[in-house]
Amino acid sequence: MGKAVTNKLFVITGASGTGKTTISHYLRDNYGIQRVLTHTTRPPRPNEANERDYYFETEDGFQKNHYIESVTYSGYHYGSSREALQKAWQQQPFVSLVLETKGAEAYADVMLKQLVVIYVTVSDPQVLLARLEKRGDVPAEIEKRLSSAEFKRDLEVPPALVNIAHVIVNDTWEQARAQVDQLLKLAVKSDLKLNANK
Ligand SMILES: Nc1nc2c(ncn2[C@@H]2O[C@H](COP(=O)(O)OP(=O)(O)O)[C@@H](O)[C@H]2O)c(=O)[nH]1
Ligand SMILES: Nc1ncnc2c1ncn2[C@@H]1O[C@H](COP(=O)(O)OP(=O)(O)O)[C@@H](O)[C@H]1O
Repeated sequence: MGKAVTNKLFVITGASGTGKTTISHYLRDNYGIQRVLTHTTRPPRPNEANERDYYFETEDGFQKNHYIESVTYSGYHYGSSREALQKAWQQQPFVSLVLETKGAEAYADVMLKQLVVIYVTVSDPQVLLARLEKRGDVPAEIEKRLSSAEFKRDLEVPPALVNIAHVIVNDTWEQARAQVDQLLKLAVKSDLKLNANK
């Protein structure tokens, strides 16, 4: 007899404003899948709180943690720690992590079997500006973000994830939610299968 359920990590990736955080909230509220918090040196947005949305760090504080992977995105550092993931898995078997695409690739390298990778996109990237404005991001930060090389790169599924990622098109929330529900049905089914012989 093994554990009742295999630990799974839902990695949600894609460009800024496509709806990664919205999907992570949906997984939390409808499936009880909590998001593993990551660390960043980016200043909090008006509606964000420390230890709820991120661990907001100074440059020095950021360097003190131990990361599975860390990146620079639009001028700020971001990193996800092994401790946070292990702690989350101790509390529940299914957890999520919101990452830019380099981070998602790094996780695919080290724990592919435990991953469900969700790549979020929109048919027309022009809508992202309005979404970031509506979210309340500071205009100068939006400008910096949309012109960053990382943002442009993340508008396409990275080649390394093409055969791994489940693509969710979030043109409307209704459409995105239906795709997420379908994916969750499959993930739970395959998990039951994985555990059938334990
Ligand atoms: N690789 C990696 N990416 C992260 C981490 N934490 C957040 N990110 C990603 O960094 C990017 C910038 O995040 P953020 O400033 O919150 O902007 P957002 O994309 O507009 O929500 C997003 O793609 C996040 O998913 C992390 O620990 N590692
Ligand atoms: N289908 C949608 N239609 C309109 N606005 C959306 C949709 N999905 C998400 N949003 C909004 O767009 C903004 C960016 O979404 P968010 O989940 O924060 O993106 P990300 O985490 O990928 O940067 C938020 O204000 C969110 O409420």
